[in-house]
Amino acid sequence: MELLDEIMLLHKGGKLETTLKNPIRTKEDLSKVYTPGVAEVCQAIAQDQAQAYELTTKKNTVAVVSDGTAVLGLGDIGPRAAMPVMEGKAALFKQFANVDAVPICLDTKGTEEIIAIVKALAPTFGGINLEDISSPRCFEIEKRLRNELDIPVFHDDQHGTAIVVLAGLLNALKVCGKEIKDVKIVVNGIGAAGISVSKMLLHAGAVNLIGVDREGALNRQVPYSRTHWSEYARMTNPNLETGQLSDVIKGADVFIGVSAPDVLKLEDVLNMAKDPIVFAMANPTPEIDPAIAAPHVRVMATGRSDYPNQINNVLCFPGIFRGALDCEATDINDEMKLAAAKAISSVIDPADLHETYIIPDAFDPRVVERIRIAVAEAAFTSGAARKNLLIGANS
Ligand SMILES: NC(=O)c1ccc[n+]([C@@H]2O[C@H](COP(=O)([O-])OP(=O)(O)OC[C@H]3O[C@@H](n4cnc5c(N)ncnc54)[C@H](O)[C@@H]3O)[C@@H](O)[C@H]2O)c1
Ligand SMILES: O=C(O)C[C@H](O)C(=O)O
Ligand SMILES: [Mg+2]
Repeated sequence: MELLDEIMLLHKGGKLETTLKNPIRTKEDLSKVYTPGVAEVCQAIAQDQAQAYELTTKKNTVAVVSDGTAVLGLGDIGPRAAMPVMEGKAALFKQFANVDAVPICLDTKGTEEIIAIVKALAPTFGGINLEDISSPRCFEIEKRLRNELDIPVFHDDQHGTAIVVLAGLLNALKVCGKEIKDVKIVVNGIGAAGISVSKMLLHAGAVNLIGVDREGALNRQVPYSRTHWSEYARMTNPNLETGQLSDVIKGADVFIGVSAPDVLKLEDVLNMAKDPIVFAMANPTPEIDPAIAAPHVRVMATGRSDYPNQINNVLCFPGIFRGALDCEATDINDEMKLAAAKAISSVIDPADLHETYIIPDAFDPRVVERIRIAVAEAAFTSGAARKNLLIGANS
């Protein structure tokens, strides 16, 4: 009860406010930061649009945009109720990477309307972080915005999650002495996070990966009305396994949950291969209580900060946008995402790797800096950077 009161108190009036870089104390100050002085600045930008990066907050500001339809694992709770999470994301952007972020919750679920609104907002921002927008609409929204805007658009629940999962899994496999190409991986919850996580793991060399949603294992022999599931089934489940989670989990080396609370049973864990790895990442309540699973697995991770091994996209989004903003990137592409994953896993010295230390702490200052450098470098070599961060020259 006391903790709940404390949490509510921390949210009174919201978690953010605007502060000024320069005080406005006199009429002279006023004439410089506002009219008439500001008009010169506006005209400089009107003549050269690139000056917006130098003379406005665009350079360091990201929009955190949600429609409130897949908020954590709470589901479609609407734009007002989504706001504390979006404010929280903005707070984390500032705390960890000194990125200024504006939470924006939209009162529409229309794909076209969301695309149009974000496009219209884009001139203000150096990047767009889409958050907690449910699948499948999130795929079309992100794809169209990436194509149609000249600033990075990144759906955090898809790619931030995938990047952190890959980073954690590479290290967890090292702890267990297993290789990604040999292991059986079950991904539960084939929504925004599940699809992106699966694609990233396949890209990193996974072969035997099976996706499970409410109706059971996805299998290419079944026709799905959701086209993204048909596409997913074609890429996965090479042995055409069928049945529910409790069937396909048998013999699995890795369980990755991005679905709903308490869907993985202790019996399922006991049926996994030797030295199992369980990433139960549904928020705020994981797929299995870590207190129940941990004694029976080799590596246990959740999305929460109150257990060891927090596999949460907070390890990625601040650093990836820091890198993208610093090189004035036009996109966050696959090369940048892979670079971010490797940067996160590299923070842990192989000698320090341990069952309860497969992923760095969000507070480890090396995380953002390593991601920033790796991402800016990958942006430059892949042609997505307007500026070469490393030598400060224009590309
Ligand atoms: N730890 C992290 O960093 C992180 C990041 C992203 C998402 N998540 C969590 O993952 C979950 C999904 O998020 P999302 O953005 O992909 O949402 P989403 O709505 O796009 O997808 C959720 C999917 O899970 C499926 N699902 C629901 N209940 C299920 C069940 N009992 N068994 C199997 N599948 C089930 C749904 O049908 C849907 O396909 C949420 O709990 C979210 O908090 C965690
Ligand atoms: O918000 C988080 O803690 C992670 C993730 O973005 C989620 O939706 O659960
Ligand atoms: Mg989210």
